[in-house]
Amino acid sequence: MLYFALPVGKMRLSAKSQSRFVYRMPNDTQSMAKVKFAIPKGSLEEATFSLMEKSWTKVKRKSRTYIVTLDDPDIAVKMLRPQEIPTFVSDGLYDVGITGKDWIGETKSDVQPLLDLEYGRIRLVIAIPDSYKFKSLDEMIASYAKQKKILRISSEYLTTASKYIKQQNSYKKYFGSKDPQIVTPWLRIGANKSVQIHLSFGATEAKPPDAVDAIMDVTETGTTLEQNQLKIVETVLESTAHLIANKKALKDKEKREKIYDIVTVMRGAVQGRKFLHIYLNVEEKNLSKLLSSLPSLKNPTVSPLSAKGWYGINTVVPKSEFHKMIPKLRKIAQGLVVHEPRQILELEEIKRDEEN
Ligand SMILES: Nc1ncnc2c1ncn2[C@@H]1O[C@H](COP(=O)(O)OP(=O)(O)OP(=O)(O)O)[C@@H](O)[C@H]1O
Ligand SMILES: O=P(O)(O)OC[C@H]1O[C@H](OP(=O)(O)OP(=O)(O)O)[C@H](O)[C@@H]1O
Repeated sequence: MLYFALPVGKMRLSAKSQSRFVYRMPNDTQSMAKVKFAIPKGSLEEATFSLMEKSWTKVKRKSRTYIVTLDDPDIAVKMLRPQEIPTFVSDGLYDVGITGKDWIGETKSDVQPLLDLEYGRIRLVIAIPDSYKFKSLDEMIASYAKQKKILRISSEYLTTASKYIKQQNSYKKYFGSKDPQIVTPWLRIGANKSVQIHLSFGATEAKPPDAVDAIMDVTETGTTLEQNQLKIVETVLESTAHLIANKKALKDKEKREKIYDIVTVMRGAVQGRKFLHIYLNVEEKNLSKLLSSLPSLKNPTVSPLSAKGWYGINTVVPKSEFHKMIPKLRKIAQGLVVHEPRQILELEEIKRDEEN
């Protein structure tokens, strides 16, 4: 059989979403800003813009650049690759950033995580060809070691892969504390040539079984693995997008203030997605029955209406509970109005975090 390798890649943004960002900025406000904010380009890009559009009233990408402007001139935003953002933030080149939790760990960056943004939810897994009988990576390492065969694993996550492999009992048994060899186009490091981690530049699922024996890769829906006849043998970690900050910047009074402005609006937007704001009218005789059935965030506001014996209820309920409330509300309430809140700001909790 002759194998022929073709380059792969895909456009992430639709033409519609790209045109939404096109904007000509009148002058350079970036250098005057109080904080520098790095946001991810790539897989996390659309979800990041969508959350930012709920957090600020103006979010525009400057035409043909990676500069983004907000309606707050004190925040200079730049789009960068998520793999580089943790290091840029820990080095103080950016004060605050958004990246996947997986890359904070992979780069071992000393940054302060401020907020789980709850999108970009993935699992980093070990996967092998469907036809292989191994039930775990540990079993696979033992089998290859016994047969004196080189075990090749492809991954973009070199540090995470190396640490994870070294934790396996069979690895310790056969190779002790030797580091698995890391193979890149530029250099090979690590003493143990029998277990190799090959740096992947993407299309990782294409590589087994001919180029590598296993992969450590990101999965979201599982479709790519399935379509490439691969099965998951274990989950290494789970990750979502996080807001992170430089630790020194958090000690600077002016920057800290601005960083907590960012935390406040973004946290409000994350919370806002989980709730519905409802307004409804109820007759006095049904009031207590209704109040006892409302899964409110706080106590609902109850106001008397101009029609005697009627009340207006104003409250916020978890989105996930809303459909369960419909049968009851339908019977005892009138005039239900439902809004999706842009932000829900738990100001007292944010203040507590800021003071700590
Ligand atoms: N479906 C996904 N695939 C890959 N990474 C994802 C996905 N969803 C969220 N992420 C997160 O995005 C970050 C990696 O972003 P990146 O844009 O480089 O992904 P990628 O798919 O490898 O990119 P590209 O194909 O553009 O090289 C990681 O923090 C990862 O956890
Ligand atoms: O579980 P799924 O929903 O199928 O998604 C996971 C796939 O998506 C990403 O790949 P991408 O398409 O970005 O290509 P890449 O491998 O070149 O990064 C990721 O690296 C996985 O391959």
